[in-house]
Amino acid sequence: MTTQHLPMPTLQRKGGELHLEEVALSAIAEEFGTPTYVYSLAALKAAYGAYRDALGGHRAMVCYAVKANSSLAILSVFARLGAGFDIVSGGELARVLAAGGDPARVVFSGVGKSAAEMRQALDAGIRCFNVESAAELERLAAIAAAMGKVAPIALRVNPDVDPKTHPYISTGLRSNKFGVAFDEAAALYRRAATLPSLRVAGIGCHIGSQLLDGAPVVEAAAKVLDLVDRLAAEGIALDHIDLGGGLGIRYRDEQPPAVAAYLAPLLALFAGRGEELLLEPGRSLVGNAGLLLTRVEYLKPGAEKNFAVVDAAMNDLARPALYDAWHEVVEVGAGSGERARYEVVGPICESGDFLAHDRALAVAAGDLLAILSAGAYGMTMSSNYNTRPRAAEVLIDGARIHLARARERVEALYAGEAALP
Ligand SMILES: Cc1ncc(COP(=O)(O)O)c(C=O)c1O
Ligand SMILES: N[C@@H](CCCC[NH3+])C(=O)O
Repeated sequence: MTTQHLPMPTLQRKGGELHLEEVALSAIAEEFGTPTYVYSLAALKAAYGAYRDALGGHRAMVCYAVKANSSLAILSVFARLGAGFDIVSGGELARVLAAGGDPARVVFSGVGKSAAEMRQALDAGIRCFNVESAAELERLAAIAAAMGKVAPIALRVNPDVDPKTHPYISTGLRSNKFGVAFDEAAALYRRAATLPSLRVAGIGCHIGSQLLDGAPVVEAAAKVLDLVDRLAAEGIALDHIDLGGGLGIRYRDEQPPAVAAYLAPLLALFAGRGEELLLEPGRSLVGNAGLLLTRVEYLKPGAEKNFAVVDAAMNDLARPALYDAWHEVVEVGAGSGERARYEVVGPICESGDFLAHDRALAVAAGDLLAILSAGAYGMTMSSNYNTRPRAAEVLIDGARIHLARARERVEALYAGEAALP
């Protein structure tokens, strides 16, 4: 049996078999096949509860970052818990609404909002547009004016602090494409305040993802609060301050701060202030609530490396190929065969198609493996590469299994397309 750590709070081994909450993962594979994403309702609730508890009586809203996982089942869980949502596209807005989310609790981030997306969001009546450039501000003002509406806005400022994370997921440096340059924000607020189709509502920042140290966020928040005070002195009063998402999770041996410890210095900065605090966590709400269940198709011993070829691939979980990210891989059963070191790879025709390198596993063909901590940026970054159907998704609630998304049918892979007549 494996001795690996299980970073997921509701995953446990019972009688040699891996269970998420009360459900044996083998039963899920039996019923729904593999590869399948499996999520735990209890873990989702606990992660959201940690934010709510830490925020206590503060005037605050947790806007779940939909990009981390946009499964309707998960969105509906957060909607029922009273969460807001941070979206980055019209597609995400449509999914939030389809899941019963409240548009008045939606903030819209992103550097490239299209005119159509702005109209869609204005029609829905979202809480705020997080505007990322002067050009976007002008476009939004013109569209809102043409629709006879007033668009609530926050400027997403770029505080130029180093979040000390993977360069692909760092967003708050001057060299990144995100946000309005800090020095230009005040002038842009002045401009926004003159436009009758805009209502200046707040300010936002988001410095990066998988942050394991809260200090850069505190540094960014202090800069933002200073700007807020300078704007107030000019008569531009803001009602909310959005500090984005970014809190990291444990994949392997990382030690991210607990939510309460991460938020404590931020809440201290807010002491005695009236603005509402908005947060946009993604990964820390869903990452360790989900795993990817896969089956070993073949073992392929080699001269230099042994390969375990599984039925999940980089199209299902891109993070290892894209960021060289580590996800724990564990046997679902008690383990069979000789323990050996394996490259865990998928069927895709690319050498970059790996899920894990050099892992000690006791497996035989036909065995199930669980790729852990895959609830965030797993399914949402999946693709149909190699014309592979997308994985199924199930949500576990105690002993109950809810099919959140059926495995994509092969016919869906060409529906809506036309060959030449
Ligand atoms: C604007 C914005 N908000 C929130 C998030 C969510 O980040 P995380 O999943 O790291 O909490 C992101 C992604 O990093 C983002 O770009
Ligand atoms: N996709 C990244 C996170 C990106 C955060 C988006 N702002 C990951 O899987 O770690």
